[in-house]
Amino acid sequence: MSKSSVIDVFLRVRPTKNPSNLFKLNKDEGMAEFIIPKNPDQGYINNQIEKHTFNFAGVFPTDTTQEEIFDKIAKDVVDSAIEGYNGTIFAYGQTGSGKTYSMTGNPEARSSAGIIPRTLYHIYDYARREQELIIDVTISYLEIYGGSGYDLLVADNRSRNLHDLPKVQAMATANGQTILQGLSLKKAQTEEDALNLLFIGEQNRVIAETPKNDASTRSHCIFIVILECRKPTSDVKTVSKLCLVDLSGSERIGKTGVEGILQREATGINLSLHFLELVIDCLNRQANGENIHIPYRDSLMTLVLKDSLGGNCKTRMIATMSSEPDDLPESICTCRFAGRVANIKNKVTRNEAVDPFIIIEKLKRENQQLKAELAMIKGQSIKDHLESYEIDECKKKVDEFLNSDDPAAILVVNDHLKMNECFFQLKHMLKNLNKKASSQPVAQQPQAITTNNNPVEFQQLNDEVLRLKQLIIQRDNEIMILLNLIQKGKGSNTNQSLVLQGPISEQPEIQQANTSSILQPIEFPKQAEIDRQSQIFTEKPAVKKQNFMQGSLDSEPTSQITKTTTAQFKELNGMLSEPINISNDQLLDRNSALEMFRKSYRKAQAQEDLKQELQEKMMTSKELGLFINNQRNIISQLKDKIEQTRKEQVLLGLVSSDPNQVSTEEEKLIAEYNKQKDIYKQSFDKLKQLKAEVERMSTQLKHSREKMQQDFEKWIDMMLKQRNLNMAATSVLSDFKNLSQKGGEDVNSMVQQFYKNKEICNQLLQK
Ligand SMILES: Nc1ncnc2c1ncn2[C@@H]1O[C@H](COP(=O)(O)OP(=O)(O)OP(=O)(O)O)[C@@H](O)[C@H]1O
Repeated sequence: MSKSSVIDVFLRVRPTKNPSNLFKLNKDEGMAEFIIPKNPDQGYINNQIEKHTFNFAGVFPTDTTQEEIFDKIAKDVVDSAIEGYNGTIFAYGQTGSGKTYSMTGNPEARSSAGIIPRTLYHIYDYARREQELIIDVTISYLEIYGGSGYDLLVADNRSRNLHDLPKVQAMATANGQTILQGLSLKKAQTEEDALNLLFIGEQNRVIAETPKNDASTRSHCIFIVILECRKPTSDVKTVSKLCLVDLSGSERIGKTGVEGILQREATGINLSLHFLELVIDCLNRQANGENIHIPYRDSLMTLVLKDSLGGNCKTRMIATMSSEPDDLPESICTCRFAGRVANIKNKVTRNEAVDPFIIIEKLKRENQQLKAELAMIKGQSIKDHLESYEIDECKKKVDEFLNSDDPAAILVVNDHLKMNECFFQLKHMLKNLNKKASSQPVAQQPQAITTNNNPVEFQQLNDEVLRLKQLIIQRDNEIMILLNLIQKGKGSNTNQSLVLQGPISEQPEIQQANTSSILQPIEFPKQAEIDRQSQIFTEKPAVKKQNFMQGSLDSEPTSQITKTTTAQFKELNGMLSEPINISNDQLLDRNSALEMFRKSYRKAQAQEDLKQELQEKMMTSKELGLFINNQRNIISQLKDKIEQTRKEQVLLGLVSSDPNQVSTEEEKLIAEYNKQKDIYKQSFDKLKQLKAEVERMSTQLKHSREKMQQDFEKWIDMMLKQRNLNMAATSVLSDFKNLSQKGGEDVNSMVQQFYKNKEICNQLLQK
């Protein structure tokens, strides 16, 4: 049965050095309040204030622990997933507001582990506690960047670029489902396996660079856990999907419309987030009664989250924000978006299915049992001899039977070999008795039951044989039908694909904005020329007196402004090992500009070295992981062998069943077992240490990339200003030239033009 559910939205505020007093959180009422002066020039104490209030399912102040976040937001979604309901938790907020911290945190340190690792601990804890439930866990990890999907669970982490990772594509199946082709599905039998997969994915996220070196900010990551749960005796299993989503930074989307977004592809604007906003807006309008198409197919991101938004899924959103004064406008946008998400309604249904594999197994077992019964009735046997302990059992049964005082006592055995053995024992006893009595004829060994001379009983047995034969044929047919069904299922799904619900068409193509340049190669301002010309101009009082335009050349001489920018330019150039010779076209293509900047960036080599070292450490940890797995197998084999040896030796009477008495052979095995266990423990500790190191280096690499990105932003901003200044200055110079050539003619209009250009220069430089 399905039930309707809204998306619960929570707000988490990250700690900051300088929290604004214009923002308040009311934890008891789940409310966030922003008090923003309409006109800050009039001071904060005036009537011109705007109050923005937002309500949430829960708000979490800066001191909230990761444990509390999991308990209040995620735990019941995970519990529902174990019961068979789909679940999604996604984090949304501006860059640096704590999305990744909330979703992933630091999985190596339990206290700062985020929702994803805690989800894994919780699932395996549950499985350990509830022995009556079999839980199969399968994991996928998808990264979406620039509208394309990439598989993060590739074990070979030598991938240097994001594009080296296997691509994931959404495909429609004949029955209208969506499959994510190329996304690996990895079984995780233990908590350690699952955490290791998270680790591999995280490292691929860090190592594989995006073209603009800004993956953490502009890519979306979806950690998918598929749970198949069933009771050991049941044919029915539940299959649910948990999507744990770390969205890209939201800030740019709030500031631009679609047009702006398409135009600013060069600035790396994230269209997927825009399409997500669009889907949410449409769902809102639908919730208000509008009959509207929901554009899920416009992006891979919305396709993957189709079930989570307006579909069959229990969904939670964590809006993350910072209360730094500069971040408040973005934080308000985040809260507004959260409000729109909270209106969306989902329909949640338990995903139950009959598992054909379980039925086949059950039928096979039943069939075997029937065959055994049939064989017994026919006097045949699958086995041709009894084990010695079975003969002993028969002897014991015959003794019990003969010695029983109960006249209704019967001799019960479950196959004809044992029955024969019992008869044989009886015959043997009888012979002995006869020998003792030395007179009685020897009794015939009883015949197999099929030679019974009673015609009624014989007929009954024949009927039973026929019935069982028919039952076997029927079971065989059922098995064939189910096998065919499975084969068909396999044909429409590749093994390596994740099946989503709902129909789709093809993989959407995201429109790329045209970034070709119409500008000429850049020339830096001819400073001396401008100074000289402006001097000539100010020496002409007659013209100056006319005062055609506002703004004064004397109060803010162009030369001074240009000097300031040149000084900043020099400072930025200090970051570079050599000057960058860049054309206008290259400057306007951010990818090429970043590539050139990276080549000359002083710290790039250190970053490269760090990455190299990180990759090596990761390879070592991968090898160590394989070694540890192997070690685990060796230990478990040794354990089995010790148990087996013990059993054999007790049976052979070489040792007593007293566990304190150990044979030399056992002693050797135990010593080997302890040795292998020590090696395992040492390797495990080493791997833990290595993982912590990898974690630390990853963070360092992430920070150094962020720093490079910031330096690049400053540098390109300065270069673009220089370019614009140069264009404006060139125009001023040509006006001066015209002015001096034409003398008195059209002087007024020329001066007007000059002031106009000068104004543009000032505006540009003040930005
Ligand atoms: N609640 C918090 N408590 C402590 N530290 C936090 C918290 N939230 C964020 N941080 C820290 O702030 C920094 C930025 O956080 P994080 O990387 O999670 O931001 P983000 O929103 O994921 O940014 P991006 O969009 O760039 O990926 C990190 O160093 C993180 O450890």
